[in-house]
Amino acid sequence: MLLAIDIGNTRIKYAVFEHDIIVAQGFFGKEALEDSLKKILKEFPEITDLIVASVGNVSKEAFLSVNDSLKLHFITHDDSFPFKNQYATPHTLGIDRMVLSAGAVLKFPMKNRLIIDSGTCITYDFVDQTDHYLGGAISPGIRLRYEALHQYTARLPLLSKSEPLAVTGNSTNESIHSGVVNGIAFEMDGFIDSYKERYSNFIIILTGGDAEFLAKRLKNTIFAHSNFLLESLSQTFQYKIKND
Ligand SMILES: Nc1ncnc2c1ncn2[C@@H]1O[C@H](COP(=O)(O)OP(=O)(O)O)[C@@H](O)[C@H]1O
Ligand SMILES: CC(C)(COP(=O)(O)O)[C@@H](O)C(=O)NCCC(=O)O
Ligand SMILES: [K+]
Repeated sequence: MLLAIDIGNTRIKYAVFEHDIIVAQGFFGKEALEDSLKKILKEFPEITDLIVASVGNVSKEAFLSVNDSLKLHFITHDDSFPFKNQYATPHTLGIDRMVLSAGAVLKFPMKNRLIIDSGTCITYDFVDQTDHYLGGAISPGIRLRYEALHQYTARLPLLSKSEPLAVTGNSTNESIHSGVVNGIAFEMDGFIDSYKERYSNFIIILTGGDAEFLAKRLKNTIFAHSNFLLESLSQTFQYKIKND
């Protein structure tokens, strides 16, 4: 059994895989890492391998004391990935974006792929059908936008995400919800339309903590694939085993 762990900037997500199937999954905060790991490993003593992708401020050392009999695979830029990296600064590319791209290549061979991950930040990644990773974009995620509006102004309240009632918000709260949520939907549709001008065919994978909330607001019909990063970690693990 494999335990896959995705350490983002907001929270830690995990999934336990038996072959390709997720048999358990959940999330926890950074402060609960040690306790949560112990609990998961106790519940699933069949786990032999641990694969970790971290862009949050949790390093490999946090896992070293976990369990001697467990094989730890902490993904780094030096691992082999199933795409040719065209990023001008490959060593600054987020490990999560690399894992998502690897998952997209392995799961959808010979396609152009756009991967959108709406977490703390929204990331856009494009891998073409010849498996060249071209890059993408980074913008603030939903929570970050709500918090920034509150943090950097005197009069804007801190709201939690909510479906805007209209494009034309008729109160401060509705204007904020429209600006944040409609703003992100317009942004995503704008990126997608821009790729449509350049590529006649590509698949879109929408994932991350806000994927389901956003998918239904897009003009383009896209299904949220919420576990895509965790599934990509399992695929990356199998790819590593074959290629190491
Ligand atoms: N239980 C939750 N805790 C925190 N964020 C959540 C939760 N459920 C949904 N979200 C949303 O998910 C987003 C974070 O997504 P996630 O993919 O977990 O981020 P990251 O990978 O950057 O840690 C937040 O913007 C928030 O709106
Ligand atoms: C852009 C990110 C902060 C996204 O992190 P997340 O929203 O998943 O927590 C992360 O991928 C990262 O730190 N990237 C490094 C810069 C880059 O990818 O070019
Ligand atoms: K992200």
